Amino acid sequence: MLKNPSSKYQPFPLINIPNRQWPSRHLTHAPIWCSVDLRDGNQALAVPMNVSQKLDMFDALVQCGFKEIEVGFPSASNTEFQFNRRLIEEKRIPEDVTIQCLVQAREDLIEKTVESLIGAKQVVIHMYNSTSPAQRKYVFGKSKEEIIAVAVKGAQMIKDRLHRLTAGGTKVTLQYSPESFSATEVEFAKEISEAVMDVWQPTPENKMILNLPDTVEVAMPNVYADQIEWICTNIKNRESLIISLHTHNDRGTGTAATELGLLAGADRVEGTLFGNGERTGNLDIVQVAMNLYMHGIDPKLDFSDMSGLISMYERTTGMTVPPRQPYAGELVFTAFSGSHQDAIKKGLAGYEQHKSIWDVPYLTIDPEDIGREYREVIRVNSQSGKGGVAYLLESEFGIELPKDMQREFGPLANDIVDKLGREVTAAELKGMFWKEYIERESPYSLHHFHADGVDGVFTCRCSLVINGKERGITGKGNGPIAAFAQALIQEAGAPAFEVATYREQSLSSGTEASALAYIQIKTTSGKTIWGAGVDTNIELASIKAVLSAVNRAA
Ligand SMILES: CC(=O)SCCNC(=O)CCNC(=O)[C@H](O)C(C)(C)COP(=O)(O)OP(=O)(O)OC[C@H]1O[C@@H](n2cnc3c(N)ncnc32)[C@H](O)[C@@H]1OP(=O)(O)O
Ligand SMILES: CC(C)C(=O)C(=O)O
Ligand SMILES: [Mg+2]
Repeated sequence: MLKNPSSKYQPFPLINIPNRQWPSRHLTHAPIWCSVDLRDGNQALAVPMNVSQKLDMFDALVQCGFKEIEVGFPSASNTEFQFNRRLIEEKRIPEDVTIQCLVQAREDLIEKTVESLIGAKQVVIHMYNSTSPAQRKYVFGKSKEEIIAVAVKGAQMIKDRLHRLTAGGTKVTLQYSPESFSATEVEFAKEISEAVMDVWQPTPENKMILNLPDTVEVAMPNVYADQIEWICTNIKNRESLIISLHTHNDRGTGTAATELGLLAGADRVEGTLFGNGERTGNLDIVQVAMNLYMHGIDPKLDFSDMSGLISMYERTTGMTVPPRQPYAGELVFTAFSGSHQDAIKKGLAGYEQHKSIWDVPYLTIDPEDIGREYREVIRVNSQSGKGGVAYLLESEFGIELPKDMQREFGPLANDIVDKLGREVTAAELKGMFWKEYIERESPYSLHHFHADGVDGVFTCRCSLVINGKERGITGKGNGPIAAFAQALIQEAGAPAFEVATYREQSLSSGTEASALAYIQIKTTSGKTIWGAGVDTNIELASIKAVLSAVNRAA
């Protein structure tokens, strides 16, 4: 049993904002995106990516439309340093893409970082130092003033080396992160950020990025939004800053914190594909971008080949995308349960007709938009209903069961699937349908059938095998089906029945076209039973359907 937590943990203090604005705003456009897959995502892997894996991912990120990519921590290792050199020397960075590198406020590391970036067209140098009370106390053993001094000294060390890059024509943007911002007193976060601004002297024409990380989620997302709004409102020279969000997911609310942070006034978002990153991960950028998309806002990122992106991600990171990951997971567009399948089937049919605003129940977006197929939407197990069964038979094999026949076959299929205790494929469902209707040959099976009509009166002659013995029978009626029904009842001993419903459809399989006929018969006791028959000849298909129903009734 969990112990009473009240003596060990405490709630996070609220931020005092008397007139907060973010709750009544809404999002209208995409933020500036920065992928940190190759740095924050990479540093969280048991086996960090090698250079060729990083190149593979870099190309994919560019393909998605990222214009800012944090490519690494070049002072951390030779691999990280060499990755920058390959990107730059092999001219792999598109003209409109800026690479970003992270560094601590330490001279040797800054030196190495600058060296790794020589020759690039445009870069962001991202310096951080941690500011929260716990970090100040345990990690650095420093007072607030001393922590500010670390940041200021680091900012100056970077400034002093800028000419090494700018002399070669590199455009440099500077970024500062008071790491652990969300656990830091807002007043102190403002003070240290302004101290860095004093060194870097940003202007509206030459802005710096102030990244405000939710390094470890410590509070609810509304608190993070308050922190962001507080900084946006109170920091000096706001117009010279690009306010950036960098959330993690420790409390499972990275996406919510980012969205509320954007409402609170931020301009930019850092995150990773599918949320790879330290501990529970970084913000999943796919989620925030697709959340904008589902509200009709162009996210300015292209996730139209989600499966391709997942393969790249799994290949380069060794991680997997969980099946219920929003938008990307294998099961997010899948319905097993009957009522959902029924609603989706009807919703898709309705959408096909109006083709305007997406309003299909249970599907947040059209799976086709991200390259997913409708065939994965409806899958059948014991929780499924007739709608799902009918959808699969129709979408995979073109078998359009009459609505009333769905009511009969649905429960029969459900019973078999329940006994199997697993999901079944469309082919298995077709097999069940064939066994139940098409392949019914007992007690009657048809050997030969012929019908002629004179003046609207049809005479049929056929041979049946009845309980193993061949027998010829004849009958008359106003059509071949009626004539056959009479022959069955009067000469073959079938119980009296009448044909209640008849439907036919063509069915193509491969090059061979055939007909599928559905017949519903009604017995004298009022019971209705369906039968189905397949043949290249439509008349024979309907005769077989009658026999299928009579056999099922027997
Ligand atoms: C929230 C984040 O994701 S921050 C990014 C974290 N990413 C990484 O750490 C991945 C790459 N890091 C590395 O490869 C290594 O840690 C290096 C190369 C940066 C540094 O390596 P080392 O100096 O050997 O070791 P280490 O990381 O333990 O250094 C800790 C020292 O740096 C200090 N330090 C930590 N962060 C900072 C900072 N941002 N600015 C200045 N000093 C810092 C610590 O106080 C500590 O000082 P101490 O030795 O006086 O106690
Ligand atoms: C270095 C910073 C931005 C970081 O990754 C974090 O605080 O989570
Ligand atoms: Mg981080």
